[in-house]
Amino acid sequence: MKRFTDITKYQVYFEGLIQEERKAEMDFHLNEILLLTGRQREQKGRALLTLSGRDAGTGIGGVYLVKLVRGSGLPDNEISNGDVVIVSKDKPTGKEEQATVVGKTKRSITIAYNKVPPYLVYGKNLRLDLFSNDITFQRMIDAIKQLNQLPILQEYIKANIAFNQEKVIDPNLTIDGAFLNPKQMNIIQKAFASNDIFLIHGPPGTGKTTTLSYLIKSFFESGKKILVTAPSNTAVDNILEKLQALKIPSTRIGNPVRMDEDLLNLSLDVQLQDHPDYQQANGIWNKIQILKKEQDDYIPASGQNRRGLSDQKIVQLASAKKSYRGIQNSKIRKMARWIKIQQEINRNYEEAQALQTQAIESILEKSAVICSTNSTAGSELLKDIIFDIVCIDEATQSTEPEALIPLVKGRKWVLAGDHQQLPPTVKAREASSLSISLFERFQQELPEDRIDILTIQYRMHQEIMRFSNDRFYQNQLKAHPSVKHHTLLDLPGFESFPYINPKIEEVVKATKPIVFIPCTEGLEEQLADSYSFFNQAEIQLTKEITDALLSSRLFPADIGIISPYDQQVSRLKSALRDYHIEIKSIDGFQGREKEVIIISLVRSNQEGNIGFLRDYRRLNVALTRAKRKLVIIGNPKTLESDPTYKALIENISIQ
Ligand SMILES: Nc1ncnc2c1ncn2[C@@H]1O[C@H](COP(=O)(O)OP(=O)(O)OP(=O)(O)O)[C@@H](O)[C@H]1O
Repeated sequence: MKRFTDITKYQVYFEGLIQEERKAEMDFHLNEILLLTGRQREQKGRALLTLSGRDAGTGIGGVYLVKLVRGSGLPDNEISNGDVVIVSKDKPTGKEEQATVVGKTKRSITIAYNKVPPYLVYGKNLRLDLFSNDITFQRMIDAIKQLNQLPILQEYIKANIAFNQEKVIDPNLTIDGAFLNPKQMNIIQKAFASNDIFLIHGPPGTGKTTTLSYLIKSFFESGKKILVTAPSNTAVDNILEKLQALKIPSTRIGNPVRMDEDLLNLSLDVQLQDHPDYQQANGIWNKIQILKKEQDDYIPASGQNRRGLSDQKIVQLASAKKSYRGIQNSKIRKMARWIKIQQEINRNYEEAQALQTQAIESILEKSAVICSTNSTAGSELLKDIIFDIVCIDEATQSTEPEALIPLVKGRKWVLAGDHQQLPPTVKAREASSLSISLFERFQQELPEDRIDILTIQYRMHQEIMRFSNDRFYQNQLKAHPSVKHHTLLDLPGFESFPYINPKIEEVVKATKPIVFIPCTEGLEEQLADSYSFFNQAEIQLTKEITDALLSSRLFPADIGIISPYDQQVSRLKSALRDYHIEIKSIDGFQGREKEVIIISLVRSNQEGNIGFLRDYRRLNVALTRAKRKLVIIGNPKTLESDPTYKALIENISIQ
């Protein structure tokens, strides 16, 4: 980890890494554009097809605006304001002029060009491609700059721990913690008492998110304003669900399309619908639509029509019933009427905008707790809000500059995470040091009184936890008595039925909480246009084990199937199409749990090449999702070339 004594050097260093990552992101999109069809990329939310473009005038700073419309409406997509996009007629080459998204509606997207736009953008049947999710990069750079106003945070980044002071636990602090264990209570007390930073290290299933939510409750009850963030929408929803259960009034900001449906009532968008100012603004928007229709009966005062005449002059000529430079008076009058309506539209537009802003501000001002992803914390909506406390969950999955986006908005900070689980995703090889999170920097540099670890886990049978505990947590983890020996047999209705294949029957038998199933007959395969792998024999085996588990009366919702490879995940999904079982990548399963987890490891080759399975943090996440039974499928001959996998397989077979 690189250390800094000068914050300017820190800023320059991270800005450089962000630029590398930005470049890699563009390469990623270009690669995907080459690999996938337009339709496939549209399904991923990174392209929009069959658009028609038209001139939308100029915008702030003289940029050229183009509005791209699809009458039938745009599909769900991940393109947002501030993103860099390219427009093409067929498949883009990457050499197209880049534009920035400045506005989006259900049917249109408006983009801004710095130069005169290429002529083709005014045509039909256009394709728009996301080229870089630039907004997050810009927010990171802004956050790094804002560090200048936060001397305390600077000192911590420099590991200048002169700020270390004895903390006094508030004797009046009451925590509604009948549910919590003493360690969780103690962590809440310490984090509450901290003047600046506190880190909660939460190994799998130890109640990191639970503890954080009770801490937020204590802050809320003491009248503080709190920003709660996490790197992904799923992780934000995860903590929001807990805050809701604790009846802490919270507002979720972000795109409702990416939120959990059950939590939508907490979103800013839904809360706005009930706000009187917003309703009034909606009435005005409707009026604007009517005015626009009325305008269609007259002649637009466009550059070509007005021939250099000002609005004022056109109105004057109209009332004086005069023609001018060959423009007949009837035409001048129609333009004057058009201008009058336009002026009314503008007045209404401003009024509606002001009411809408007022409504948003009043909701955000009243909300004690605001939740968003790290990136959205940098949005305009929160521009003028300073929070007493910023809490980041899953902080070890955020790059350092990404974590700074929410942190610079607060004056006291709590970060929860586990550096032994998945690190932040970094695309550029040159920016690989971004994969060390700010949590890790603080964990290494801060005095001990700023960090504590949760050690009792409430998820796994003790045998499921054993390997991870030994490898990654120095055997500090303890299984709570309520889960230590729990098995499938304790689940109501479960009965391990005889199964046609005795080997599979042995697997399903509830007595063994963790089993490794060798699958040597299958070979890993790869499609020509993909970097991902799949293994047909493992898919077959997974299906058979799932059938056996279901015939033992386990519910589909109790089973999770995970694999490190996207190709395997999508093939498993189609092989088990009607099973209603959650099938995800390991990365997609971080933070989740199921009674039974089946892992398909896929790799099977003569060379003993295990690719990115070698990232043991990914293995750790995979191994720690199951509560009562973990089934691992893999080719031991390939896997055992790696000492950690070898130890894992041996460890399971002696249990
Ligand atoms: N003190 C407690 N008593 C009983 N159950 C608890 C306690 N604390 C947490 N739990 C339960 O343990 C499970 C895991 O909790 P939580 O999701 O907060 O853990 P986590 O550390 O965030 O997990 P992950 O490894 O997925 O990040 C949940 O079902 C939660 O209700």
